[in-house]
Amino acid sequence: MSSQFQEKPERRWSLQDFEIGKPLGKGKFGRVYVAREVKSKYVVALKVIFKEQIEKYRLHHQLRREMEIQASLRHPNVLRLYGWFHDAERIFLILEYAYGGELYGELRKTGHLSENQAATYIASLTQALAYCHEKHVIHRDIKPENLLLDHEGRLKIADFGWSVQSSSKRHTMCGTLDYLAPEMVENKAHDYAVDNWTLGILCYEFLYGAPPFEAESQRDTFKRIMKVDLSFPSTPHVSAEARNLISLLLVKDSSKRLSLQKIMEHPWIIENANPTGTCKK
Ligand SMILES: Nc1ncnc2c1ncn2[C@@H]1O[C@H](COP(=O)(O)OP(=O)(O)OP(=O)(O)O)[C@@H](O)[C@H]1O
Repeated sequence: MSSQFQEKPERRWSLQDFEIGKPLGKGKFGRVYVAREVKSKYVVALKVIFKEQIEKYRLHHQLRREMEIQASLRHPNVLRLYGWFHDAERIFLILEYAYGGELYGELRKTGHLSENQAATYIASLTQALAYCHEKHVIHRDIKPENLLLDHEGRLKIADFGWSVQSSSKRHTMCGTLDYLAPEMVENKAHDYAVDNWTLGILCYEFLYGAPPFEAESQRDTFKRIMKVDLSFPSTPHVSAEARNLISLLLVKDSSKRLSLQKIMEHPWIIENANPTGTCKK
């Protein structure tokens, strides 16, 4: 039995190569199942997308882009896309299996994470984003639902639906409001620094259990983002170092946000993040 998925670029996969197991979840465009490649016995997640849905919403270009970007990335904190194949009705994505499921589930279960857990996830995300940025990929849709955990609790960025591969500034309005940087809310040109802002939002949400600019309406969230209306509740208790890192990331002027390298050098990360990236509760 091989411990690695047998990748052959010339290989054409088909449904016969896999034994399908239990469903893992349901997305907007299809379902995800745990599956095992027959020859190697390697366990993967098989994402099934109905062509009809993709055609209805004219998303084939976006899906193709998502698949090509994700397949080209190799990082321990980026979910691997090993390959894809299709039949008459469906497209199948062969994905790395994230046994631990969504980080979102973890957050909702416990309310908020410990400083060690939060710092470990932020460090993993920072390293994955540094790698993506080097490859000219801006994710733009990083939120807890798009973060999965493997069997050792290692964070994996999934879902490159809104990512963009470009070294130039971008103008599209996209993403979820709570995680959006001011320059994106305003629909201004934006660059890699949008992901640094999102790291600040996530760090806050990991530690306090809710994103910092949450409001009753989208309009109010919008206003709070634009004002950088940031406050730190007295409970749960969060260390001054963690609050300092959040304040250095949630900065309106994107050029003044802490760089990814400086995040890794921040005392809170140095003191709290597990260098192996694994996280057991
Ligand atoms: N590689 C994976 N390993 C383990 N579980 C997965 C994996 N991919 C997806 N899942 C689970 O299946 C669920 C559905 O995934 P899917 O990506 O289709 O949904 P989604 O995140 O809502 O995406 P979309 O918005 O593109 O429909 C996820 O919420 C997750 O719990």
